Amino acid sequence: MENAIQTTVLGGGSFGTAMAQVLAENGHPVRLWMRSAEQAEAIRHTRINHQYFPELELDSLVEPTTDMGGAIEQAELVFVALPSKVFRDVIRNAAGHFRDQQMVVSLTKGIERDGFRLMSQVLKEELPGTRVGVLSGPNLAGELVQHEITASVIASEDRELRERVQQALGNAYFRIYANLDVYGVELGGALKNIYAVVSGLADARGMGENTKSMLITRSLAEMSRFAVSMGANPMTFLGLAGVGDLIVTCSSSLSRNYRVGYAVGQGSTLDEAVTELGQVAEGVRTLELVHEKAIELDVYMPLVRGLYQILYRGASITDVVGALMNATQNSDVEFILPRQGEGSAI
Ligand SMILES: NC(=O)c1ccc[n+]([C@@H]2O[C@H](COP(=O)([O-])OP(=O)(O)OC[C@H]3O[C@@H](n4cnc5c(N)ncnc54)[C@H](O)[C@@H]3O)[C@@H](O)[C@H]2O)c1
Ligand SMILES: O=P(O)(O)OC[C@H](O)CO
Repeated sequence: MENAIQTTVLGGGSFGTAMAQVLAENGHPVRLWMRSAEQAEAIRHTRINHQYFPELELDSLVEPTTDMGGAIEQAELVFVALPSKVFRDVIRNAAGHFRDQQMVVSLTKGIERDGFRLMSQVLKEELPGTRVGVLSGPNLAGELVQHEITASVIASEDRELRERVQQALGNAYFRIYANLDVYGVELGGALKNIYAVVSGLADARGMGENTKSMLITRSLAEMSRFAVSMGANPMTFLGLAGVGDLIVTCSSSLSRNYRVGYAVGQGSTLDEAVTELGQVAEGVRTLELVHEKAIELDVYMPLVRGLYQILYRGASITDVVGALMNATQNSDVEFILPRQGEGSAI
């Protein structure tokens, strides 16, 4: 195709495969890098990634590979779809293959344990000289590959990168908006996973529609309040990468975070729920990190605290819900009012 962009996706899991398919359907050659030679070989022969999308025939422009050096060196645009837990190690091992000014976009919605870093910060540290962006929005992989109409946000300080990503990914079912708030877009994507676990848990206990509305609304307030305390722009949380992604992840059983919450709500232990899932649910780890950070910064996060008590301290769901509904702290104001001389708080 004229104007085809050479692309690479690092990570052959659910989202890496879905994004590779979108790029290929748009006419761009994609090298889909994965660590398992067996999996790459199977995909090459069957055109199917059996582990993640047994019903999806991959476009002929998707080339599965285990040759990371070749995949990176030939690409104009590199997307990274790896769990946050392994993100830095994989990128560090591959660093020698990247070139100056190459465009690298994180698709990962998580936080690094050491130093509470987001993935764009990891990319900037490990790959100095490259141009970095993050893509985030209401993008369940299972719906994307079905061409269900949706949108996402590419955030980067680099205008050419934003435009290239819009060209590469945009199509009749996927609209890509640009944003300059890299930190806010990325933080929104990571935080909403926590509330998806809460929502799944509540659904398993038979929550009503009023309850769901309350939960999502208070989740948005809580994550925005945390983001403001971290220096992010609260307006970003009213967009696709904030409330947009929060709504879908809290509402759909296609969300892995929601599914972990649902399983715990039905009586599984956290370990059982995560093992049964067999894919990454970033919210489980993010919860621990945000819980710790909220204490350090003295940010009021009752939902994070309640979920942490249930998942990591063995508290009963009934007791936590009772405590949340009877809490006196801030219970008389919907919005936490800024103190004299401070910026807005939600
Ligand atoms: N699935 C979605 O709908 C979706 C949508 C948007 C963003 N994301 C984000 O994308 C990221 C990846 O999610 P996913 O859905 O692809 O997860 P997944 O669990 O489906 O796949 C993760 C992939 O990473 C691979 N992997 C794990 N450790 C590795 C290592 N050390 N080296 C190389 N490969 C390794 C696994 O083999 C697997 O193929 C997450 O941060 C997630 O939040 C997912
Ligand atoms: O399946 P989850 O819970 O990781 O969510 C997937 C995406 O982040 C939804 O936008």
